[in-house]
Amino acid sequence: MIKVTCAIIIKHDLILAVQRSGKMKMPFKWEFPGGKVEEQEDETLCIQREIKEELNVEIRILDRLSPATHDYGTFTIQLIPFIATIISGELLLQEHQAHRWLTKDELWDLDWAEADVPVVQEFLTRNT
Ligand SMILES: Nc1nc2c([nH]c(=O)n2[C@H]2C[C@H](O)[C@@H](COP(=O)(O)OP(=O)(O)OP(=O)(O)O)O2)c(=O)[nH]1
Repeated sequence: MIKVTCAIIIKHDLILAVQRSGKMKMPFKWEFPGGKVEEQEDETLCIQREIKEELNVEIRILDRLSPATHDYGTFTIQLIPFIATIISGELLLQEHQAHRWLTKDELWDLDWAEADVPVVQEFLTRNT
């Protein structure tokens, strides 16, 4: 199983979502930024590293949601979600093709990667 961290980044009442590019696995799906946990790597250090690499910003972790396991058929991931805010840097997408800052009501408008569906659900349950 592949462990993947992701960050639900909040600015005021808006939530950041990023769209995978046409060249990536699961092209054009929306997800929370993040990536694979390296061997022996601490999960909170992983999410901070991945966000710096993908978005060029530093984050502060505020909270953690329940890990969500999803079987994509050819591989299974455990998605480990954090809630975070940006503390410094200017947002510059390094890998993704688009980003959106969404209200809670708009979250279901996106075509999410399947593993993210329970994460979005839990986030909304806790925040409505
Ligand atoms: N970062 C991130 N990845 C997610 C989410 N939901 C989800 O299914 N994934 C999947 C996509 C990838 O298969 C994997 C994360 O891998 P990655 O971001 O480090 O690398 P990648 O897309 O380049 O994948 P790969 O081609 O190297 O296998 O987890 C999510 O919300 N955030």
